[in-house]
Amino acid sequence: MADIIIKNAYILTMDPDTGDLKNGTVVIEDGRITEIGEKTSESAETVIDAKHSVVMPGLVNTHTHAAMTLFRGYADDLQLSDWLEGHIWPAEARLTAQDVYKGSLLACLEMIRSGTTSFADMYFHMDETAKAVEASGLRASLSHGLIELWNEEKGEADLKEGRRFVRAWQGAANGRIKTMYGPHAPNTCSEEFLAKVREEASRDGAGIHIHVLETEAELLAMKERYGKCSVHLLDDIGFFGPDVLAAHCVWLSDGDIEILRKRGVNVSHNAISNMKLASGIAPVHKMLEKGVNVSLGTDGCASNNNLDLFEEMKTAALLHKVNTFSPTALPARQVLEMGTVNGAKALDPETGMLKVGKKADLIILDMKKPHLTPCFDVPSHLVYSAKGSDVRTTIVNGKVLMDNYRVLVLDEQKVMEEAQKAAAELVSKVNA
Ligand SMILES: C[C@H]1O[C@@H](n2cnc3c(N)ncnc32)[C@H](O)[C@@H]1O
Ligand SMILES: [Zn+2]
Repeated sequence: MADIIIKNAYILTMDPDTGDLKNGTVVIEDGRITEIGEKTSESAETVIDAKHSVVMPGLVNTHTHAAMTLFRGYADDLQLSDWLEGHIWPAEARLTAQDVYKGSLLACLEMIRSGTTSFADMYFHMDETAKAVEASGLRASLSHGLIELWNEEKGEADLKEGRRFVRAWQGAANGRIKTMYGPHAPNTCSEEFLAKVREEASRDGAGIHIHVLETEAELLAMKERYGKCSVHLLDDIGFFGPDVLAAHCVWLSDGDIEILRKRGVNVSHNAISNMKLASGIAPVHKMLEKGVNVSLGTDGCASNNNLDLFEEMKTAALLHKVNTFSPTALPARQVLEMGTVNGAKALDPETGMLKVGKKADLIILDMKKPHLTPCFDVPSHLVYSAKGSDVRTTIVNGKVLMDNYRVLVLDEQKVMEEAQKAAAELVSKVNA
């Protein structure tokens, strides 16, 4: 007997071998997809009738700072350096472990509600984010943020904590948690420190999550300090590989794109954050054309200000159309690939596609809504018309986290109240 059967659904598999099924059935057993087809002879404990619904792989958020939900709307409309150094970092200096737990739990709740099934995070007090992931049932690749700032002592302490975290949580929560090293950026960590992090990550078999060329200020600072940009510096110290996740990558030259392609680096594109902080426009169409693996991230809630990847998909599509003056750039299916398959390639290739043998991370969207009527083309609706709030069911690793808009794994009211209280206390401490 199977665990879950989803029937009568439009199945957007994202599997190029099979294509979509207009009216099909998905069978889930022991956390994996065991059957996809028109019908099944199996029976299951849970049978979900997905009439008027779309089943698709859960969305993958490849760059966020989950606990920053506490700073949602806290310091808007500021220059990035002023925003980060003048507002966010002073507030983060007051963050307690409990705050991070409450903020991360709120993020998990928001992700479950908006159809994100896994995410990559770089932050502090990461044991707490890991506990929130464990409790919420989501999948995540987590890293402790290392901000050395040319201070050897701080670098040592950060690296020690990063290493402890990597080893403590690798493979935890039934394999739903992976760990990475999280050096913040090439303009906040020294060359020697970055090289040391690379070495540690290779030794531990852990990936690396880093911000790269988010701003022109970073590009100029790197040229001044090293006579070359971040991508060339990182390449020269042997930093890059397919286990590296590089967030933003806005200020790239064509040569940089070639390096990222050659090294198999995974890029996380954060369209909304880059637009809100006016960081610039990442050359996503060029990267995709050249074969770089580009996925989508929201960044933290202080620069977005939510975790809805459906918004991110639409924004990315629109941004690159207007940027290239070409409405054919980033068509809907390609954007869906970025939100699912490409993100999965960066975090866990056994997810991101509805295919027999893959882990069962999937979502069901309710298509019987005014803004989704009529429906000529499902991918078009998912990118241009749907919202995270159209997700009615979220399943991760074969477990139902939200069933028909009801979140089963968290006490929603309590999560919101606790986060609200923690945020208010934090801001009053910062202002005192
Ligand atoms: C892990 C660290 O990264 C910071 N952080 C959050 N958003 C951004 C961004 N867009 N660019 C650089 N750093 C950021 C967090 O505030 C934390 O200090
Ligand atoms: Zn970030």
